[in-house]
Amino acid sequence: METKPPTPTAVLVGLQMPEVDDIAHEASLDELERLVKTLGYAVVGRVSQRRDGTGAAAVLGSGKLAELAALTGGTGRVGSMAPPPRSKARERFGDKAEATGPEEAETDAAPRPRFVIVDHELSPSQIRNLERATGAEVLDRTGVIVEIFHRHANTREAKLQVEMARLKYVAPRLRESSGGGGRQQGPGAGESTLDLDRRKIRDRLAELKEQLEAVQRDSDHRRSARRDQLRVALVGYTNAGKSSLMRALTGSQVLVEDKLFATLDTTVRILQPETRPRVLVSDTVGFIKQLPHDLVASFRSTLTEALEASLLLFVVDASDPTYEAQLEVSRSVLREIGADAVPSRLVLNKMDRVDEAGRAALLAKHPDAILLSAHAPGDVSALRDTIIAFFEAEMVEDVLVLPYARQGLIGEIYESARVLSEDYDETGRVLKVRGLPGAITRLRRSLAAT
Ligand SMILES: Nc1nc2c(ncn2[C@@H]2O[C@H](COP(=O)(O)OP(=O)(O)OP(=O)(O)O)[C@@H](O)[C@H]2O)c(=O)[nH]1
Ligand SMILES: [Mg+2]
Repeated sequence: METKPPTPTAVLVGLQMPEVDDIAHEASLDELERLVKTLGYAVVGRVSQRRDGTGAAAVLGSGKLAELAALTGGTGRVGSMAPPPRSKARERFGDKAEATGPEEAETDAAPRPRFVIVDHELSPSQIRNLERATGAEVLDRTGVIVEIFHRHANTREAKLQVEMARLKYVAPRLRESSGGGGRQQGPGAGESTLDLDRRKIRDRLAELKEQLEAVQRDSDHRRSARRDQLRVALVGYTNAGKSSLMRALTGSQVLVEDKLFATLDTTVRILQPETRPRVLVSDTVGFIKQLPHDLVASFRSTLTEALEASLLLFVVDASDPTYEAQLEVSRSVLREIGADAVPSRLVLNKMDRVDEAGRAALLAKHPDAILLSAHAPGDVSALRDTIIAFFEAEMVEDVLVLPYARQGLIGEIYESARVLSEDYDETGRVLKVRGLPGAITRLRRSLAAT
């Protein structure tokens, strides 16, 4: 008979810096808890401490460290050189009354939390110290995010990008594997397993970089074919409702989930009902605070989609009390990739969860924002009108003459512009068109080419 493996459990650790208020601190731990749940772990406790910085050797002060170790069954001391302990004897360490869940204190078999997850980026030595003191496996926020991206990546490009980010995260955190004596026999003797592992990682990174460049040349090609088209990109914090809006606007079946980082790949679909010229809508990867730098870099190409859009819709979960901080995170990531020059509109989503007073406050603060719910068809259709109006304002009118010998281009003209009228004279078809200036320039170029 098959039994399901027990859900791994984790304790969260948060450091509250002087400039962070209680609400923001709790919200950050709530978010970490959602991230950890996305990984499939159950959170059984939280340990928080006010600190002036994140640099302490074992992250927490000695009292708090003992409190944490009592939960996880560690010694609470960093000093021991022993590998992270996981023995039954250690698991009995500490006062049972302090155990997190009541069920833990009751049965002997109840496992101690296997993971300690810290809401900050830690140095490799901090991770090591904390593992020694707690006897648990230690992950930091970055490690959790990298792992989620790793599990959710679907397309070849996303997989390559995530593997690169993951190796870059893992490499400095490698330590001598225990039991092997740290020395490699045979070829490469004299090189420690650690050096060997690091060399392997470097080689693999070089290989990945090459593969990624090939894939990206391909997608650059596809993207340039979409140049001068009417493109709008949905960007914003994870779980804000980008994919829900994408579905509603384009009738497509993109994944919508109440999970952080449900979407890792950019998808492009046509705005429905279709317009002339048609509008392309892109759904993109969500942002999160402290998005690991390597992941930002590796998603640059995915986000190029956003960079090349004519309009960015900044989607925000307006029902989230920390929505402003989330908006700021999204803005700063987009600044980092150079997308802050693209015209944008603020879309305050999930208004169905906001009461009248909240609505008035939001409007007072963001008078230009579009307030809506992705679940309300009327709201979505109004958003569609706003998108169309934006492009209308950008479009210009012009007259193109299509010589009789070049009739093959008619399809391209209809695709990239709206044909207002058609006449015939001795030179050819005379078309009055309306489209984006870039598209009309490109059409003129095609017509001029022989
Ligand atoms: N109440 C309410 N829930 C919404 C609304 N829009 C989206 N949601 C819910 O919010 C959750 C996240 O929605 P998604 O569309 O997957 O969010 P996303 O921005 O694509 O998230 P990532 O892909 O993880 O970055 C889902 O459970 C949606 O059903 C809304 O207007 N109102
Ligand atoms: Mg999504």
